[in-house]
Amino acid sequence: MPESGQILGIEGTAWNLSAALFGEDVISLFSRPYSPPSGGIHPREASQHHASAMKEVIEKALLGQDIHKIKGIAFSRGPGLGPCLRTVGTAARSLALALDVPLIGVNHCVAHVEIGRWQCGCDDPVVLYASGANTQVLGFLKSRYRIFGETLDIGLGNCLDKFARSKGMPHPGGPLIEKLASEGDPVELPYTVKGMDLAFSGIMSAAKDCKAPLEDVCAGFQETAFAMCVEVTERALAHSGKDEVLLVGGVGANSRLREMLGEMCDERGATFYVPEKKYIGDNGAMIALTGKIMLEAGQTIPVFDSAVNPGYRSDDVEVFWRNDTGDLPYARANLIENGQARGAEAVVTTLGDNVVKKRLSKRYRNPSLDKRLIAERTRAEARLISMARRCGVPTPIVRDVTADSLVMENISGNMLKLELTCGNVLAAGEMVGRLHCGGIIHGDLTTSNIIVREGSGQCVLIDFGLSYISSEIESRGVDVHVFFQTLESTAPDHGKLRDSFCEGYRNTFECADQVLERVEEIRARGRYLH
Ligand SMILES: C[C@@H](O)[C@H](NC(=O)OP(=O)(O)OC[C@H]1O[C@@H](n2cnc3c(N)ncnc32)[C@H](O)[C@@H]1O)C(=O)O
Ligand SMILES: [Fe+2]
Repeated sequence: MPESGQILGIEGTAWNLSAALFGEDVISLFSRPYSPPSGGIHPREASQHHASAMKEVIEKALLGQDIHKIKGIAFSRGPGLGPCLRTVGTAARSLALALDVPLIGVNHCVAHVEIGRWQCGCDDPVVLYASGANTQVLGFLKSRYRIFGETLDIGLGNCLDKFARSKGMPHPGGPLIEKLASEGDPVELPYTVKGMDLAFSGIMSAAKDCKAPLEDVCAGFQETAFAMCVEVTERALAHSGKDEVLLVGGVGANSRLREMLGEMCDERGATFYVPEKKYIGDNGAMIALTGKIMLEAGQTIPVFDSAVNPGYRSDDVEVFWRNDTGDLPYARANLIENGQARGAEAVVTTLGDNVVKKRLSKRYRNPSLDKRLIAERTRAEARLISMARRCGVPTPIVRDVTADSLVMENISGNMLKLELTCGNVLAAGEMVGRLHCGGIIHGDLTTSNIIVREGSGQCVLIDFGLSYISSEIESRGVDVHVFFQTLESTAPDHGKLRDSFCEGYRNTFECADQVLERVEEIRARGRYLH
C-alpha cells in the first residue's frame, strides 16, 4: 500500500464548513458553522457563508503545519446542497492544482461511516446513518455500502428541524427537542415502518397539529421516530446476520436514540458503537480520513472530471479499500436454538405440525407504544393471512390467536434468500401479483419472508405483521421496492432476479406495469432531497 502522508479534507455539504488534516490521526480540525438568521438552511446563503469563510477555515486547519507534507486534497463531492458543494469543489480543485497533489472526491455518507469505523474500531457493522438530509440503514456487501432501508420522504434531522421551526424554536431543532423531551410524557403519534424503509412526514404533521404541551409532543416525537429507526436497524441485523451496530450522522448526538439502540443491541447480543460527538455530525476530519483511505486504494479523480454530485448515493461508490466478505452474510442470520427461531420482532417455536409465533416486548420502546404495536400487528397478521389465502396466495393456515401470539401451520423449507433462483423469484412475483390484485399490501416483502416449500418448491408467504389493505399504486410500489432492495443488498446478480420477479408479477396482475413504473419513481425519490 503506498504511504499517503497527510491529507487535507474539506467538508461543506450543508451547514458546516470544516477542514481537517489527517496523517496517522486527526492532526487539526477547524469548523465555521453557518446558522441561518431565521428559518432553515438556505442553499445560496449557506454557500456564500462557505465562500467567505473558506480562507480562514483552511488557514486555521493548516496553522503551523508544513504544507509540503500534504499528499492529497479530499472534498465532499456529494450528496448535499448544490451551491455549497460547488463552492467547496472549487476550493479543493485550486488547492490540488496549486500544491500539485491528487484530488479525491469523497461521498459524504460513506465518510460518516468510515470515520465511525475508524474511531470505534468496529469491523463490519450495520450502520444507522441518521442526519439532517439522510436516514439510511447501511451494510457492506460485495464492494459497496448497500442501502438496506431508508426514509421514503424526508431525513429525520430535517423532520425534527421543521417541526421545531413550526413551534417557534431556533434552527437546528434537534438539541432543543431533546432537552424538552426529557421533561415530557410522550403523546401517541403515527408509526410508519415499511419493511426496512421509514417515513417521517406523517409523524411530523401530526406533531405540528398536536395541542398537547410541547414537552409531551417532543417526547412522543422522539419515542416514535427513534423506535422506528431502531426497529429497521434490528431488522437489518436479523436479515444480514451482522453483529455490530454503528450510529453516525448528526441525529446520533441524541442520547435517547443512543440509549434505545444500545438496549436493542444488548437484547440481541450485538455490540453498539457510536463515535465522539465532534465526529458524529458533519466535520472535515471524516472527509480527510476517507480521502486518505481512498488515496491509498488509488481512488483519485482528475480535476477535469471532478464535478460535484448533489444526488450522490452511498451505494454509487465502489469501495476498493475494504476486503469483500465473499459469501453473503447469512451464516449467522436468525439465531436458531432448541427449535426456536428468533427474527427481528418475534420468536417462532416449532410444536409438532405447528409453529407458535410470539411477538416480543422491546425494552427500547416506550411501554404503551410497545403494547400497541404488539397487539396491532398480531391481530392484523391473523386477519390478513386469511384474506391472502382467499386470494390464492399460499400462506400458513392460522390455528389460534392470542394478544401476542399466533399458532400456525409449520411450513418446512428454506427462506427464499437461500434459494434465489430465477424460477423461484418468478414464482414469488406471481404470488405478489395475486396478493396486490386482492388489495393486500404485505408491508415487509423481503426474501426472508417467503419460504420455498420443501418437496413442491411452492413459494409460501409469511409474516403479515406489517400488512394492510390498500389498492393504491403507491403502496404496491413501496412493497415491490422493498423486495427489490433486499435483492440489491444481498444478491450480486440482482438485475436478472428483478426481471424474473417482474415477469411473474405481470403474469398475475394487470396493473403490474403501472406499479413497476412507480417503483422507479420511488427509487429516484430516495435520492437526495432538498
Ligand atoms: C448531506 C449532508 O449535508 C447532511 N448533513 C447533515 O445533515 O448534517 P449532520 O451534522 O449530519 O446532521 C445535522 C442534523 O442533526 C440534528 N441534531 C443535532 N443534534 C441533535 C440532537 N441532540 N438530537 C436530535 N437531532 C440532533 C440537527 O437537528 C440536524 O437536523 C447529511 O449527512 O445528510
Ligand atoms: Fe452529514
